[in-house]
Amino acid sequence: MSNGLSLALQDLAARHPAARAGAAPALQPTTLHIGAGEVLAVIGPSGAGKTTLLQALACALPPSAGTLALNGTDPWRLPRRQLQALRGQLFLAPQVPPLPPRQRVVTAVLAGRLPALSLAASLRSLFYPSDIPAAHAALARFDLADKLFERVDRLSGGERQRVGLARALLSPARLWLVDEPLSALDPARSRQAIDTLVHEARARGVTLVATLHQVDVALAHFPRIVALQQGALAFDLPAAEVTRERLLRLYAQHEHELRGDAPHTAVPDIHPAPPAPVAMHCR
Ligand SMILES: Nc1ncnc2c1ncn2[C@@H]1O[C@H](COP(=O)(O)OP(=O)(O)OP(=O)(O)O)[C@@H](O)[C@H]1O
Repeated sequence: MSNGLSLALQDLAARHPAARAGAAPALQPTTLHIGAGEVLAVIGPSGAGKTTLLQALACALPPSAGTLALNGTDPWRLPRRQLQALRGQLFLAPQVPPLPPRQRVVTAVLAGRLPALSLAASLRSLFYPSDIPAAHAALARFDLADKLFERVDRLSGGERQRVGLARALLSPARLWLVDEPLSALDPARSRQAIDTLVHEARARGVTLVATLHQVDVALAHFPRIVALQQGALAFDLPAAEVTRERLLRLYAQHEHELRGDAPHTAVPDIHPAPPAPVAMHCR
């Protein structure tokens, strides 16, 4: 049996508290089921609602309509303390990890464990890193072992991003929600980071949902692809069924994102477009 959390969205919509009054919800009513231990990528052009979906799954943004269930339980109906306990089972890696500037990398990585520690142990670990070998091993998976005792504010953006991901390996969470983990990484580091996340999620039976701008990486590493467009579900398919035509429709008017004009975005082979070799199954 998987250790991961299952997710069920039923007509779930979400809007940001600061959104303009009368604006459409950033996430339109969406129905989606994600099994315990499933590994999937969320793609779609900029502004499509990928981060909003992740925030809704992380119980950071309450539904404006519809329902969310984590392992069959609606988190928003739980008493506050139980909601906090549930959040301890989730690991949300934002695009830019909020790492305190003067902190050492070892402390930042071990902070991934905090939800599993008592308050006293948490405070102790901030001053006396308790399991340096574990932090070293996690960093090594992201090729950062030599930065163990470096200060976080002396790292490059890409190194910081990888420190944020290394935290997941220390975390007790059963659901990893990773928002655009590759935005500051070069192609080789991107592949390594995704390989590590997917491999570790599978080995632990953790559910992994990652938003990705790099469509080629998503298709190569994730068995299931959920695509969003203008806040709504565009398709939800096995990676092998995501054709060029679907991608071109998804990224219509945003072709530069698909072609990789954005920094660090690899170029999926979509132009010129020969007939797709892959079978299409419409839903
Ligand atoms: N904090 C916020 N307050 C108000 N509106 C927001 C906020 N964050 C996002 N939005 C709006 O919600 C919509 C979806 O944004 P979201 O960040 O989820 O898209 P995305 O697909 O993750 O984009 P990107 O790929 O650029 O990160 C956009 O129209 C955006 O302007």
